[in-house]
Amino acid sequence: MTNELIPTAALFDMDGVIVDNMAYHEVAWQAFCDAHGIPFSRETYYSQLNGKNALDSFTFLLGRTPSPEELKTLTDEKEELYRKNYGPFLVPADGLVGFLHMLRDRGVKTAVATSAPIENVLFTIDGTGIRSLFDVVVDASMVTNGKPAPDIYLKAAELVGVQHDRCVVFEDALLGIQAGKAAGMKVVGIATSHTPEELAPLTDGVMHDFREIDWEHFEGLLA
Ligand SMILES: O=P(O)(O)OC[C@H]1O[C@@H](O)[C@H](O)[C@@H](O)[C@@H]1O
Repeated sequence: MTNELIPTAALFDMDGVIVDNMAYHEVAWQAFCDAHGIPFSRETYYSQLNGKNALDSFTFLLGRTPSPEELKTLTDEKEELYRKNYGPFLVPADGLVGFLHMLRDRGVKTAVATSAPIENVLFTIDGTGIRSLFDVVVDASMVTNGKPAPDIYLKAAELVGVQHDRCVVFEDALLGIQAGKAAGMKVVGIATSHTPEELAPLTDGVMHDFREIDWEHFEGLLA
């Protein structure tokens, strides 16, 4: 049983968790890289890029660190392409809204912790109409070290006022799972970017979406 007196939190990655959108990011990255003559493959994306913030992503792809101005221009170009493509299909992940209501009814703090830029956070969280279901939203600009560093999950825990060992992270990306684990948190893998078989050895549980979790399951993760 979860001790109701000890604060507890659920920390959600955004892309691939709150929304099932990774195919649209992949297509946007491919188009961006094709236009710029940068080699890109889905294998590289899912193993090395997915979960990285924009600075780390472009540093990886360019093989050098872009200036702040160049980073802004490149990020806008790629993310505008993504938002244009995904906009017509934007919906919360299956079961998410009901799960968030249940957590909040039980007094569990809820936060988003995403490597995405603020424009994508506004697009996703406000576009799906679910901002009021989160106590805190942490975006890439609020920490120095991006995933796989633990910083963003530790920042989310600090802002909701919950100890790291009372937090459950929901993540789809390998680098994000590493970040949650490095923060000393329980991590549930969401099988959007990777198969359940790939995620199982790295996580404390795997599911396809939030229709597969109830209160007993959530409580059990912290037992
Ligand atoms: O931390 P999150 O929410 O998974 O966001 C990371 C994603 O942010 C997006 O902006 C990038 O284009 C993706 O490539 C990246 O995976």
